[in-house]
Amino acid sequence: MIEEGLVVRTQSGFARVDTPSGSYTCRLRGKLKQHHKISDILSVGDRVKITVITEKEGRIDDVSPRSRVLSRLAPEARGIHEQVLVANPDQVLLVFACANPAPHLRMIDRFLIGLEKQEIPARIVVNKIDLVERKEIEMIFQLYESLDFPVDYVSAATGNGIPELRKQLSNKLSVMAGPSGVGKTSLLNALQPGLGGLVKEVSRITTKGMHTTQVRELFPLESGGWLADLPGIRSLGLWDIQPEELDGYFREFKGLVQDCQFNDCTHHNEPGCAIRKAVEDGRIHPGRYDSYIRLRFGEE
Ligand SMILES: Nc1nc2c(ncn2[C@@H]2O[C@H](COP(=O)(O)OP(=O)(O)OP(=O)(O)O)[C@@H](O)[C@H]2O)c(=O)[nH]1
Ligand SMILES: [Zn+2]
Repeated sequence: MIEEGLVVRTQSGFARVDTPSGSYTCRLRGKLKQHHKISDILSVGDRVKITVITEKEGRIDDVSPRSRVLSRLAPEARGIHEQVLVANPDQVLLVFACANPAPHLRMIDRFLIGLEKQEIPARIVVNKIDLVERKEIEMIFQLYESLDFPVDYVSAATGNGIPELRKQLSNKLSVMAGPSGVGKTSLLNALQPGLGGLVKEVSRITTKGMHTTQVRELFPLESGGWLADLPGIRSLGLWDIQPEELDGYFREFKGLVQDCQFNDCTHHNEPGCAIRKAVEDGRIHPGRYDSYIRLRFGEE
């Protein structure tokens, strides 16, 4: 019997595939494996065709083309390697807190740039809104709303904003990322009781050490859809972005760079720079310009 399904878990050469008729533990068909490492062609989020072998086992015959991938550059023995984390994600939730820890705007920008490059829609989720005046929080984050990034204001502690966020996850494959301590686990539990613990357990296995098993998993949402968690947030910053292409991933720079006097303007010290002029005129936020300069010239 042939079935179509979704890869919901990968672990040491095996994949769990959910299909309308059930869930199967699968290996890749030999022919597919010949040319690649399994991790290069198969990831959670992949749509696959399988042949059902037993009630619990199957064989993956075919992997569908991906709409997009969330990947990162991972150091390996033979050099840097692009590692697919999630195939076909609909969106990435960047979770930050409005206090404890205070939001790190440059980190937000760094993630947004990477996602822009990979053409993955981003949502910014601002947690712990119970700790700060709403006006103060919006002053910081309305910048991102003005750039057309959706921003969700929530409190895992009080439940404020949680039903709205739940709606945004429904029937989508969402990936959650964010620095330590912002309340991801609490947020997942608020969205769906028990979910935080499940996610934490899998990421604990994966980030325990260099040589432990890499487990990737999609967690089903009761409202329909799936959620994946990104372990090792720091390495996610490693995207293959050339300095010259960086300005192309700042949305608000896009329509302006062609007005710079020099074609290869770095928007730093050059005369006739349209970007610096826009910063002076208030059309580009100074914080975003600062992020650009730091990313471009590698200062921390
Ligand atoms: N005031 C307030 N505190 C919160 C909220 N959400 C989480 N916290 C607290 O923030 C701390 C961190 O929450 P966690 O859910 O463990 O955060 P995490 O992002 O999973 O953290 P890591 O395990 O370090 O990745 C805990 O003390 C939570 O009680 C919130 O909405 N408001
Ligand atoms: Zn310029």
